[in-house]
Amino acid sequence: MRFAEIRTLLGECLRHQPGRTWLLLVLTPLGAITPALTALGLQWIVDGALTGSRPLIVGGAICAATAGAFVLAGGRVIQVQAGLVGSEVGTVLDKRIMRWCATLPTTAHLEDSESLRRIEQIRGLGPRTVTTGLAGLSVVQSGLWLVITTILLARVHPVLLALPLFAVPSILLTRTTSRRTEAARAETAERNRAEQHLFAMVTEANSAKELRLGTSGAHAAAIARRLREERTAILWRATLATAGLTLLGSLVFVAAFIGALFLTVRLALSGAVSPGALLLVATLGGQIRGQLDLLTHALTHAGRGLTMAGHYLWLRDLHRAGTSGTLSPPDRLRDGITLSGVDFSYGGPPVLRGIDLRLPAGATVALVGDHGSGKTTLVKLLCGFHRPTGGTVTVDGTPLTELDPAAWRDRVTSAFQDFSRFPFLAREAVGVGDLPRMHDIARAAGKGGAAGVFARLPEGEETRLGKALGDGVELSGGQWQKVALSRAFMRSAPLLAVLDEPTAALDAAGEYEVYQRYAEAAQEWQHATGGITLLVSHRFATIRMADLIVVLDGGRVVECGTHAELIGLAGRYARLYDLQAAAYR
Ligand SMILES: Nc1ncnc2c1ncn2[C@@H]1O[C@H](COP(=O)(O)OP(=O)(O)OP(=O)(O)O)[C@@H](O)[C@H]1O
Repeated sequence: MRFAEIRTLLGECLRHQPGRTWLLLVLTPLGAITPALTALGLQWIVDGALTGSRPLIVGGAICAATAGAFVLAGGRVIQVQAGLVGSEVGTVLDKRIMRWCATLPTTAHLEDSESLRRIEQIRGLGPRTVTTGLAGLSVVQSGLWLVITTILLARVHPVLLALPLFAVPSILLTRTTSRRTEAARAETAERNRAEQHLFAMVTEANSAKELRLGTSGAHAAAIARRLREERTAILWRATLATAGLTLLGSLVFVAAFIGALFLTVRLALSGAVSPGALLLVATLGGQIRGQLDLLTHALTHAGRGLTMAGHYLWLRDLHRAGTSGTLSPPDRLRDGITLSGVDFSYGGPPVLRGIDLRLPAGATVALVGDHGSGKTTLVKLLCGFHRPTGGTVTVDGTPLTELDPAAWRDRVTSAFQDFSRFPFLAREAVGVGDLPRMHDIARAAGKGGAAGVFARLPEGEETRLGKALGDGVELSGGQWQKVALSRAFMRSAPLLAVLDEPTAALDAAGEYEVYQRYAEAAQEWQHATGGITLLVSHRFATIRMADLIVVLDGGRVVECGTHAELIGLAGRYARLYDLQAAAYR
């Protein structure tokens, strides 16, 4: 039993929709009485008619009518109220899921397929989580109905007590099929996500050029087709297995029902029971099949809802665990950031191995290395997006894991090579770099180059960018990059400023300008906070300006020093530098 999930869902419903939830808690069990009331009513009417007893006829009619009225009105009320509770409470859950996903201190959950699978199963599905979870009430209803039915049947003959027992195989098999269906869904989730991604790729403007000029469109379509075929085959196999098991369970019960009717007919013929009892057994027995369908359906639904609630709790726990650090970062760096024996892997082979490095307060540090040598990964660890799998990162001696992640992120500014193209108003696309200082974007836009972009927009900084949230103005790659760089200038007193190849889309003059501005900003940060500026670049004209150059190879630090020291070493850095210098000669 998933008590934690049930408690969470019920608790949220009672907290946010108490009236409706209590109504459901009362009405749903009442629904369990109605089928039995109908059967009992019919028995009394028949027996009353045969014996000429008016009270029996009237009592039976009242029972049947009351049950009918409840089925007509109560069922509808339950359905509507459950929908409303699902929608209201589900919206609350959705907001939390979005907030937790956006504020999780690390981004590891977005780069791990198991976590992505879980998130996909609840993303935007809060209402469905609640309504399917509420199907648990229908399980209670059907269970109660089964108890009442058993008692009524036992009154006809004790042997009939066993009739509902023949439903047990069906229920057990349904649980198996429910698990089988869930497993098939889980198995296909990854393929589904990949297919959606390919679909988005083919239909989005960004990738349209490459898709049309090359053969990647056909390739993407072929992969999507293969994924769809594999997904369909897995789901089809699960559906067939489910149908077969369900049929088997039903056959067991149908055989028992025929036996029960045969027994009751014999009892009625011998006068041991009234003819109305035959109607009662026929009605209740006939309903057992339908009620079992409802029960199995409710079990499947509730199981799915509770699985989704389980994912919700997993995300909540992940969020809670991630926010364990509580210390505030220092106002000013005195010593710097130190990495001791840092290892990291994304789940596969190690990507960083035994990194020992000291980034002194106030320094401009350049990370150099071949593609895939681990530069961006190291940056992600310093930003706190991932945690090392071994070793520690300390900030002025305090482990990064002990700092409040949100407070640390507030003191980090970054511009990445894969920067985001936020489809907001132009001023917002810069201002979100530091929301509380949204009013003060002019300085950042000036430094990052966005001011020049804004000047050419039809409505200046009030222009909507991109097409995703409306009919905005599409920018060139370089213009988007200037907006991203300006966003990075929004923080006024960072302890760590990261520039991970953010100038790739700019021309040489543009890049020179940006680094000049960054150099000025780095000087300011150095004086104000002892902040460290970390550059990742392949351009040695930029790298050589750094106070400290760190050369990475295969996830290890192979050289470390100033430009002059590393050239003097005549090692890897010197070779790379010569290669690039020769290309410019
Ligand atoms: N999300 C991820 N999941 C698994 N492996 C990853 C992930 N991101 C990077 N890697 C792997 O980690 C290694 C280091 O990648 P990283 O992006 O840190 O290199 P880099 O030095 O910044 O490269 P580049 O100069 O091309 O940007 C690569 O082998 C890459 O395949």
